[in-house]
Formats: sequence, structure tokens, C-alpha cells
Amino acid sequence: MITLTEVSKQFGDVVAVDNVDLSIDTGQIHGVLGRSGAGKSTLLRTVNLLERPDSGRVSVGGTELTTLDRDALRRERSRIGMVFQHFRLLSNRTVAANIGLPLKLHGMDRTKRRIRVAELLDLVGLPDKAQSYPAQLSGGQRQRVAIARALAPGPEVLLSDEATSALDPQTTTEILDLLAGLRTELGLTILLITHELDVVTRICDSASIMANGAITESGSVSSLLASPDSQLGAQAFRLPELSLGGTDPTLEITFSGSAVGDPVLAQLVRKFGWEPSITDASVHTTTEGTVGRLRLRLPAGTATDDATAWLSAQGYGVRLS
Ligand SMILES: Nc1ncnc2c1ncn2[C@@H]1O[C@H](COP(=O)(O)OP(=O)(O)OP(=O)(O)O)[C@@H](O)[C@H]1O
Repeated sequence: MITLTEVSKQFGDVVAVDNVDLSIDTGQIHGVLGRSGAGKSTLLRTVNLLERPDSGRVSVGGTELTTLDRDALRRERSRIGMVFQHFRLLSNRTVAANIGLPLKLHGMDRTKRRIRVAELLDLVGLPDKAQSYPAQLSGGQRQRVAIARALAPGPEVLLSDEATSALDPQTTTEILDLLAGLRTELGLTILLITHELDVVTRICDSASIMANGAITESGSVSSLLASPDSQLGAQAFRLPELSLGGTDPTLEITFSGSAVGDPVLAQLVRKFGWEPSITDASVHTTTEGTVGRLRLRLPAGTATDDATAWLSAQGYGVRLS
């Protein structure tokens, strides 16, 4: 649905987006994770050409936007909704007027608009707020209004620019669940940028890590988490540095899929005579299932070759240090 090919964008000396390739299938939620200044916002804005790339191609729903004239681009943009961190609602207009504005601009008459706005308010869980003003709403409710406004023209793609960054954790969860529900209900393709790992692990099917304008890693969230060497996995399973001293070997075992329920520790003890201590363990539930990582400390001198080969053969990710 969304394909970026060799997209670059520079501001003066700053290379904000550096030769990025990215492909997102219809109905997928893709998250771009990165630190401040990584280029996420600029990348997102190239998708609807709010930021025109210096080079490269942007294609949405099979239409290459980079070649379109102004009128054709305006039509194509109605297929792409966008939500922002600070909502960007008009404070002197009611909720209904905010949501109805894009419809008005598209020439929809008043009666049809009223019906469509009511549908959209139902969709985002605010059926009784049509006549409220933004200042009378909580942050989460304002973001719901902004989402309804973005969805008003019936887009196939939704771009989310840090949509939950200004919200508290509970409200963040509610908005993320709303986005995931909208994807299912409307078949939306969602591209979101965030600096919060939890946003990616909670609702994204696939993710990219961005640093210095470039994508350094990309793939399905569960496969990235399941890879012992991925950056996403390293962030998600950021295990505390041990201060146990000594040079005892440490083993990280990453498990996913059917391996989640297996009695791996018992098998290591029984088959290989290991006497491991558990020093850390955590799990993440992704849209494709659970992925976990377990860290064990082994007594110095423990033979590890056979056991690590066995673990790998069973499908566990293994890293020994
Ligand atoms: N309009 C602009 N003019 C000049 N420099 C810009 C402009 N927009 C972005 N930049 C620069 O490009 C780089 C990437 O910025 P961008 O906002 O895309 O990063 P980001 O990852 O979204 O960061 P943040 O999370 O802080 O918003 C930064 O160095 C930024 O200062």
C-alpha cells in the first residue's frame, strides 16, 4: 500500500532522510521507532508529500505521488489521513464542526455531513460530544476527535505523528487500542512514528528503527524481537547489567511461538546437567504472539556447546557471553 523507494530529504547540511526504502502492505500497522532528530517526522511527511523528497519515489495505493500535478496530488491526499501529537483542532469550532470541516471542503452538503459526523463520533467512542468545544475535552478525547477528522474523507491510509506522545499511559493504551480496532474495522493501513517502544510492541505488525536519517533495521515485530541480535530486541529486553562479579558465562535465550510453553529450563538441567541461576526474564505480547527472553548465569566451567546447539535446533535464539 505504501512504498518508499530511495527517498532522501536534506535541510541545508542536515540529511534528515537518507536513501530510505520502506514497504508497508495493506492493512498493516507499521511503526518507525527512533530518537529525537532521527528523521522520523520528515520521513512520515514524505508519504503525503507534506515534505517533498529531494530524490526517490513515494507510492501510495499504487499511485506514484511524486509525479502528480497539484490537483491530482490534492485528490490523492484525501486517501491519506494524518493525526498529530498536539491534535491541531480548531478551538473556536465545535467537535462536529472540526470533524465536518474536511467534508465541507470536499463539498458535502449539510445533511450528509451531519450523518457522517455522527457515524465518525460513534466510531471513535464519543457519540455525545458533537456540540462540545475542544477545551471541554480531555487530551484523549481530543485525539479521538482528531482521528475522526482524519477519517472523515474515508482514507485508506492513516499517518500518525507521535499521536500518543502527549498522553498519559492509560490514555495512550486506549488510543492505541482504538487505532488497532480501526485497522480491523476499516482495513486501514497505518504508519506511525514514535519514540516509545511500547507503542510498537502493542499494536504494530512490523517496525523499522531509524537513526541519522536511515532505517537501520526493519521487519515484523515478532521476528525482530525473536532475533537475539536485533536492536528492537535489545531495547525491548533491556536487561539490567549484572553486578554479580566474576566471569561466569551468561546465556540469553529468546523464545517465541510454540516454544513459549516449553519447559526449557527443566530440559537444560536434565539433558545437560546444568545448574543455571535465572538473572532476568521478560516477555512481550505482540500482534503475532508472545516473545520472551530469559537470562541465565552458569557456574564457571559449565560446558555449553552441546546445550546451545540443542537450543538453536529447537528454535530458540541463543546468545552466550
Ligand atoms: N523544516 C526543517 N528545516 C530545517 N531542518 C529540519 C526541518 N525539519 C527537520 N529538520 C532537521 O532534520 C532532522 C530530522 O528531524 P525530524 O523532525 O524528522 O526528526 P524526528 O526523528 O521526527 O525528531 P523528533 O522526534 O524530535 O520530532 C533534525 O536534525 C531536524 O532538526
